Amino acid sequence: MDEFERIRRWTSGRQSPQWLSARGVRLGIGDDAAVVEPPQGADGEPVQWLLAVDTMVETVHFNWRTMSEADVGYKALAANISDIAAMGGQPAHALVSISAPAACTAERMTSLYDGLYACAARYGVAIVGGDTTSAPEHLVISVTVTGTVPAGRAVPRSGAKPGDAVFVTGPLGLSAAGLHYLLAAPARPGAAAIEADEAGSLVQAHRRPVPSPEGGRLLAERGTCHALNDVSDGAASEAWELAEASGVSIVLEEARLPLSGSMARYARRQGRDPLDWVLYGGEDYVLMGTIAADDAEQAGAALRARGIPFYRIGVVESGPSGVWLDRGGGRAPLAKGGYNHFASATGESDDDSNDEI
Ligand SMILES: Nc1ncnc2c1ncn2[C@@H]1O[C@H](COP(=O)(O)OP(=O)(O)O)[C@@H](O)[C@H]1O
Ligand SMILES: Cc1ncc(C[n+]2csc(CCOP(=O)(O)OP(=O)(O)O)c2C)c(N)n1
Ligand SMILES: [Mg+2]
Ligand SMILES: [Mg+2]
Ligand SMILES: [Mg+2]
Repeated sequence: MDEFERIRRWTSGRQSPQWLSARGVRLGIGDDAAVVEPPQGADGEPVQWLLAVDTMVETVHFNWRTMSEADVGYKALAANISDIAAMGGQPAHALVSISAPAACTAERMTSLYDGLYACAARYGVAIVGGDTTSAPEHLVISVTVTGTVPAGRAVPRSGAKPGDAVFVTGPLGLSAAGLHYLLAAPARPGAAAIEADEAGSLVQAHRRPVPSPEGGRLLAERGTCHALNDVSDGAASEAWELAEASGVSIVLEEARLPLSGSMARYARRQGRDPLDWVLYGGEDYVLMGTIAADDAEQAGAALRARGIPFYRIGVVESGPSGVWLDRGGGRAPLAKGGYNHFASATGESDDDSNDEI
């Protein structure tokens, strides 16, 4: 099956012309570029575009033991939707770039598209194009998303104010625990099958994250949510990003960090401190942000009313950019940590100011 037959097989008939048209798509998959109408806000309010891209690489973000093809498709789009959520926006369109080695047959990639379109349907995203190439060894999928936000309402990382409450919209560390389980477990045929035992919810969190664009929009609408980020690299890393972008100190209270019972039990059975996965695990795709303290309770109630968790986990203080962990008996600096693609690139200096030209 050649390149063009594959693209047709993966994409044709997945989203109806009416459904696409309702999302402003005038010309979708099949031409040199997609044609979409600039979005209109409710009551003609002006809106702005949000644009983001995220890539997943076989062996770095997944392998065929940790994820099925459909999981890879689902998660690649979900991670992008999470970035739109982290700006307070509504996801709209996606472009999908696939570089596939020969082992990824047309049939296996059809399953990947099943996952992609399942995520697209769940969050109302129109898939309007992409690119397909062969690859020597490993699968790479890169998804570009657009989203919209009422003009001037996007919530940046840089707006945290002293006195704000710090919150997250879901428990942390489940995905990392699920990944640990999957990497530790012996290879099983059909990695898509979700284990029936307690690890099932952890595995599910790893394979099928639940981004929260609705939560992001509810927070952005309030006008009191000053800074927002999504947790891809780990809670500590995201808290550091907020603190540095905003020029503030963030104090996280250990006792308030949301632990899931099954995650904590699994961690302890493995002889690990669940806090490590909570702070440094990553791929949680919940939102972390700061909000005016006097609106935190009401905002939490508004999110919970829509089935979205909301936990206050700390406070913003003035002072040097940094993150502290309060363990009850006083606070200690929290190491930056978390997932970093080039963290092990030793022997290199980021400071190239002395390089000769
Ligand atoms: N190769 C690149 N070229 C330009 N901008 C990039 C590149 N890689 C990352 N960025 C930008 O750097 C910022 C941080 O990226 P990243 O940490 O991957 O964000 P996130 O964790 O939200 O996906 C984002 O604004 C992203 O668009
Ligand atoms: C096989 C495998 N090993 C390790 C991981 C862990 N992991 C890979 S990437 C990542 C962080 C998130 O990915 P990134 O590309 O940094 O997303 P972004 O911050 O750009 O949203 C984590 C925790 C994994 N998911 N699968
Ligand atoms: Mg990124
Ligand atoms: Mg992000
Ligand atoms: Mg990252």
